[in-house]
Amino acid sequence: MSDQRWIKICGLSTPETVDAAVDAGADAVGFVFAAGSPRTVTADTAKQLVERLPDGIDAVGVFRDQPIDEVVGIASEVGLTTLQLHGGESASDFARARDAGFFTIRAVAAQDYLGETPEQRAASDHDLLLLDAAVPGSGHLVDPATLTGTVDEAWILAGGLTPANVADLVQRLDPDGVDVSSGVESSRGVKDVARIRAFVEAVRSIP
Ligand SMILES: O=C(O)c1ccccc1N[C@@H]1O[C@H](COP(=O)(O)O)[C@@H](O)[C@H]1O
Repeated sequence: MSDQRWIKICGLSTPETVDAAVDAGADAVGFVFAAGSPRTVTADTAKQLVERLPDGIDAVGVFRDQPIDEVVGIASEVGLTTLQLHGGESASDFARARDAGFFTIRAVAAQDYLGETPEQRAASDHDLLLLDAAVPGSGHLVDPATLTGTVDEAWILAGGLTPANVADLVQRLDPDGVDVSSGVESSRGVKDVARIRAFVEAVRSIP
């Protein structure tokens, strides 16, 4: 991760929106493989989109409760660099993903994370933590008051971020990065190029 805050635009499914995210200055783009999302893409589609990415842009796959061997297989086929795991993945699942050469993000609802003991937190063998609302991809905001001063590892803020609220939340919570999906859409599951640009600009304008 660079000195700048890491920005991920998630739930992309078209060449135009991938290009817009990269051109705007995002560090990472996300492709949803979790079932039941309006943003789910096939491995074939994601592979074509990953092939457009310049060097240095993280290609993140978003998975939830899929067998880790299946996740690693899809990730290898598509050319992903990073696995964002949203389910009840175990420490050994994270270790398997890391051993296969992937950077790993443990995505967890903030309210669940706050209820964990230090031992439970330490048991997970991830590279980066992502704190999200209770329902990922829902556009719901995490209550910022619950997060103030509670995270002592590198972490990403997600859940309900928009071009209008991201600068204020980042300044209050000081995460190492941000992740957005619903907040850069014109309707559920449909990304909006102008909103993608506005989101990246809002983060980059933070002193
Ligand atoms: O985007 C989805 O549909 C999704 C489905 C299953 C797991 C994670 C999903 N997205 C993640 O949700 C947050 C952002 O949500 P939002 O900005 O509130 O819409 C982010 O971590 C996405 O990667």
